[in-house]
Amino acid sequence: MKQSVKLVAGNWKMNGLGASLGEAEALKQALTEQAAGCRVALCPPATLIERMARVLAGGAVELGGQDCHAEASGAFTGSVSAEMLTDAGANLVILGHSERRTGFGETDADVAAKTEAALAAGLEPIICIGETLAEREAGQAIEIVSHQIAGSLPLSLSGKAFAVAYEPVWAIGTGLTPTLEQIEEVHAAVRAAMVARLGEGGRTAPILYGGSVKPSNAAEILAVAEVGGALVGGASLKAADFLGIIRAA
Ligand SMILES: O=C(CO)COP(=O)(O)O
Repeated sequence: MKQSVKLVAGNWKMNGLGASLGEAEALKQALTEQAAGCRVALCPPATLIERMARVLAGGAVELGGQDCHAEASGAFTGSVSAEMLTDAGANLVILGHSERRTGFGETDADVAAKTEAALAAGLEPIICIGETLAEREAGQAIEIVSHQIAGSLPLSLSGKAFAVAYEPVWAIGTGLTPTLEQIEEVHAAVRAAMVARLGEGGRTAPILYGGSVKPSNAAEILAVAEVGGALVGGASLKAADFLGIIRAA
């Protein structure tokens, strides 16, 4: 199927201080001199969003959060709401990353509730799914991601702008990636699960691939059927590396 414009998003995770704004500025500058053929976003720690919004103003780079609370406000010490991300200048938010599912016990139901909150705040959610190594070795990858899609995507997503990111847990930060055939197989299954869940509303949202994407493997991964972009961790921290991936898209 012919895909629409791809989305390449950088997830800085818990990396980056004020000094890193220079990387955002370099990215903006490079994409001003030579436009990207894809959408480009950076998802820094929440503390940097507002400053980064100022740095990126007037350019082509979009901004996202890495998580939000399911409630709009209240007594939730340490949390950030979707509306706060919008207020700070974000238009996207990553939800259900495996590091939050594993480290913070987030369930599919939590991710669905956060997605509702993101939509209510006008954010475009990037909903992450993916199997562990044990699940892949047990031949359960397709079953796991299909189940995660059914549980993590609220029906209200239909007709809204959103993305899904397939990130095999064992490929994150390890330098390992699935074969292109494995990526194609899972992305096809994810698409089928999205359509089963949302009907026509599940047919067009991009399915990003994430997990050890680098300038050297980006072109072949991004050429796989149903790969609608990339969610990039480590290689998004340096503008030069991230640009290598953007150019491949
Ligand atoms: O978790 C990821 C992006 O959300 C992927 O991280 P790496 O690109 O560092 O493997």
